[in-house]
Amino acid sequence: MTEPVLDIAVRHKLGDFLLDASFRSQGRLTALFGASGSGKTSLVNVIGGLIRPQSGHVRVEGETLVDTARGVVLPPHRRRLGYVFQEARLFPHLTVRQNLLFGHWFVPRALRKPAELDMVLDLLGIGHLLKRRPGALSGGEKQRVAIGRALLAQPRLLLMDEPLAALDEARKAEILPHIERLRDEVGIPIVYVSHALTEVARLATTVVVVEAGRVGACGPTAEILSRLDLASRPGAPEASTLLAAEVVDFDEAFGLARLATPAGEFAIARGALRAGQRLRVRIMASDVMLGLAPPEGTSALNILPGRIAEIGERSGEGGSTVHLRLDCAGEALVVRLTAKSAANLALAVGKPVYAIVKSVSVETP
Ligand SMILES: Nc1ncnc2c1ncn2[C@@H]1O[C@H](COP(=O)(O)OP(=O)(O)OP(=O)(O)O)[C@@H](O)[C@H]1O
Repeated sequence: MTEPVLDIAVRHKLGDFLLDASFRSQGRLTALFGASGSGKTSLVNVIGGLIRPQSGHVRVEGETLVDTARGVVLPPHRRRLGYVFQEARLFPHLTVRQNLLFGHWFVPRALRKPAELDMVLDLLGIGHLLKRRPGALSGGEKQRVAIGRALLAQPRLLLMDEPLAALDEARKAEILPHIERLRDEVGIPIVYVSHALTEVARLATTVVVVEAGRVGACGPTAEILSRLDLASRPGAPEASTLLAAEVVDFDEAFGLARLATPAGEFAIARGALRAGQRLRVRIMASDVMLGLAPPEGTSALNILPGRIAEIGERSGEGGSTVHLRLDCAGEALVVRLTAKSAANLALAVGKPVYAIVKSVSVETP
């Protein structure tokens, strides 16, 4: 059996706060998701070595960084970890090239790979910035240089703590494809802290939900986002369906792309998509309507036949809402309705229904 990418079980008291977290992740990008103060940064600090846990272990791809039972606690500089924080923290007096190579100097000479710099420049699209100093870079460019610097230290794991939180939407959009390439093309696993669900939905392969110092749930992203039992818990992600999609064609006249997904086809109003492109789409549970028959004479373009697979507990104020999971062509689609609507339609497990999704509600995170 292959070792998990991350194997963590730690207990540590910080004042009144108890971090008591354990999870294993097989993911290339493991997102730590949770409310402010839930313990995400504390967990990153335990992995990074800034917090020495009172008990527990931290293993990365089978390598032990911490095992208190065996008296093993590697100091931070021996852990070979790369860090990217909310602010880029570049050296202002050094050029981009010097900032990038700063990390490289700490790699033992025998392990340095000469082609690494070219790979990093290409991956992050920063080759044209080498001579500039950080003062002449945009926030997004600074952050890409910070990622490059961390990568050039050839870490065994990259820790990214809210790396996009300080950027505006345009800069975030510019940097996200680079993080996707990093996830898919470089063999370095990533721990990514975020409380932004769109980032998690787009980037994560595994999600760890952190709740008051504990791990509330851990699993593949689509599974965690669609779990009905999590949907009503405070601090847990709002229920949504995440689907792998491929663009079939693009209707120029109406600016509509047709997407094939395992749950069925969707038309979405999104420019700049080209046939063959692969992407993730997300549909919030509250953006889906249900009908007992295929509706006629509506504006909705996306109507998917399915069956009720699971009905969750009632939640919301006074138990006014209910989450349901449909089976659409073998794929799960989560829906949030008022309890009254569910009762009016006499919804029960196994009942055939039609899910209606407005094109403008299909998100491409
Ligand atoms: N040194 C400390 N002494 C006492 N309490 C601490 C200490 N460090 C952190 N805490 C508490 O531990 C809890 C978790 O903090 P942490 O920064 O890990 O949360 P977080 O999920 O990263 O939050 P945010 O998203 O706001 O950054 C908080 O309640 C915080 O006040």
